[in-house]
Amino acid sequence: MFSLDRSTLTEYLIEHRRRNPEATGEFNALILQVAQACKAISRAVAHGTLAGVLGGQGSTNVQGEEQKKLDVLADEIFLRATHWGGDLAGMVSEENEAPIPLPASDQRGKYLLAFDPLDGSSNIDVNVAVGSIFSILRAPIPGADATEPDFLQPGTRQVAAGYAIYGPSTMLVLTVGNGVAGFTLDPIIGEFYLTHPDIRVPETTREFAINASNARFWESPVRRYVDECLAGRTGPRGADFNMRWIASLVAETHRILMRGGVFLYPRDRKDPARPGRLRLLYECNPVGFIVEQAGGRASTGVRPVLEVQPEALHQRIGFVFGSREEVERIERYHRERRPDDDLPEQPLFHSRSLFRDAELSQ
Ligand SMILES: O=P(O)(O)OC[C@H]1O[C@](O)(COP(=O)(O)O)[C@@H](O)[C@@H]1O
Ligand SMILES: [Mg+2]
Ligand SMILES: [Mg+2]
Repeated sequence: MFSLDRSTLTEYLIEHRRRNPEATGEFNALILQVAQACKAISRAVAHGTLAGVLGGQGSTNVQGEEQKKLDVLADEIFLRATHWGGDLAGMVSEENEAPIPLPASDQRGKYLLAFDPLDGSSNIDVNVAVGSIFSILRAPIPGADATEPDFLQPGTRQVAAGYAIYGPSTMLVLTVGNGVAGFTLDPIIGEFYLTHPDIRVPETTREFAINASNARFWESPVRRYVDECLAGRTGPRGADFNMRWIASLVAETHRILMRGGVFLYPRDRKDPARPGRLRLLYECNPVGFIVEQAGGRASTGVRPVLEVQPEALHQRIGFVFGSREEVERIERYHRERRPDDDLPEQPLFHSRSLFRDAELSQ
């Protein structure tokens, strides 16, 4: 019915290829394989208990996090949908410590895929939106097996990034470096249709998202920003703010793309071994690329997240993104921070400690 009036994802990609006459079609094939994986995961998510896919797997992943059955299934689906196509030189997933070996017999392609097969896992069992996130880079040596250092490229080098959100409807949101487009899945026909051709993040907002249970670990610029929002109309911002926290990065990203807002999972003092909660390669970089392509801003709080040189596959980092004006304000608060604002009584975080020097430069 209505969907036949719209372009499909395949048609959108063919159009993209027309604008790049040197393209071989490998890139389009890879995106369509990823989209196929997202359709399969969407189906599993939608069937929930009926498909026996809810609940814990009884294992932990490389990050020491409890794996849900759907984490493991979604990882397997992503792998099967993409690894045999010959378009990849390597792939990295949240659920696997090292790059995933590609099948021995297959040729190697020119792209690298980094993905979070199921994001927002803590929401699966309570039937709240979850998603998948992916980032595509060029392999430094096309045609050969990629090794870990090959994936450690700043987000500015991404050639494409996207996410699927499994909510009341399933959507695929994609950037190939030319703006952001959103596709809605017709679950009966099994096709993604272009429903949101040019997504733009509104520049201003009165809505913020942060996990306030971490408030006691926040650094002073973040406390300042949140305090000012909470002070409302009579505070320094002169306006009332709304707050949201879904605990699903994909769902928060989607809300911000649709109606504006700002998201913070900042670097904090909860665990010095974990500078931030979210992972750079397959959470912050793809979301950052999408948000910037939609006219928003993505930052560590101090500098553009896409400019950070990754040091490890599963590296975590502070992440702030959304409506440009708010993110710039948070960056300004970081610049205005006085060196002794943050817990001088804790030596590890003192202004002259190694940790603190590293923090100020990031
Ligand atoms: O539980 P917290 O600390 O609020 O963290 C929520 C964050 O963790 C995540 O769920 C991490 O993703 P995974 O589910 O892929 O591990 C993000 O989606 C979300 O923003
Ligand atoms: Mg995640
Ligand atoms: Mg995940």
